[in-house]
Amino acid sequence: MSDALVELRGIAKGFGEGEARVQALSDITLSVAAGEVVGLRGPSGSGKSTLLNLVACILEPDAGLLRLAGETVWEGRWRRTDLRAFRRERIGFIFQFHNLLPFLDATDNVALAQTLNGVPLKAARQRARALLDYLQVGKRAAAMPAKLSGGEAQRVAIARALANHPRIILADEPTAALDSERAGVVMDLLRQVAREQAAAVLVVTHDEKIFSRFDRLVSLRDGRIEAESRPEKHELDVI
Ligand SMILES: Nc1ncnc2c1ncn2[C@@H]1O[C@H](COP(=O)(O)OP(=O)(O)OP(=O)(O)O)[C@@H](O)[C@H]1O
Repeated sequence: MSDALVELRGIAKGFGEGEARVQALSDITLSVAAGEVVGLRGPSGSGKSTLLNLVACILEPDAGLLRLAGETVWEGRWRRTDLRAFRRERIGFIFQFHNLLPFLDATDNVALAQTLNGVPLKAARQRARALLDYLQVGKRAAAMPAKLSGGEAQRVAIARALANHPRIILADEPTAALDSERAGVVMDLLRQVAREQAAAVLVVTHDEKIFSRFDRLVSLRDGRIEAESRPEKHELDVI
């Protein structure tokens, strides 16, 4: 038995028909284990977002096998019918720009993710505050998104992604809008989350200044995995 939380075997995905057809991904085999933080890099158009959206069950593969948290989710067809609930319970998503709702404070942005999942508001707010503390942004619990700095907002967005205890965390360019120091803090928090929550974290990034923070870096080119590397770890990595 593999301990992979994310497992893709021979995954392919194309868009369009006939001459307009684009083969976005071909024969992708990749796994991410509990506790692991994997970076996905590659030139524009190499298939990074498509891959992330397949793992998020937002796009449907054309071929291959997709297993998430030990369950076969797609093989020839969707094996789960309740994809929206599955996504809400198992997957946390972090975007390039925090995408917080502007009319809710930090606490309620994190609480809302839980109330949508059936958690009563009081308990949801309690967990939201604990998560904001955990992400070192507890002091800003009552702040509206417009009053948060970029780094603070991204930490609130991570808290929101963790709200429903997902084992799989997907992030699309989470540090692109941050300076080096804040990007380092966000990456260290993602690593902490991976270790402490035994989560699999998959991050799409162009951001060379954070490459050394990954356990593994997977390079895509023209929809295929071109290379995989293990960046050297620097205990006192100052970026
Ligand atoms: N919905 C779609 N319809 C048609 N073609 C698409 C669609 N989504 C992606 N593609 C194509 O699939 C290929 C891979 O795109 P994708 O967005 O996954 O690349 P990417 O590596 O994430 O690029 P970027 O770094 O610019 O975000 C590209 O050729 C793109 O034009």
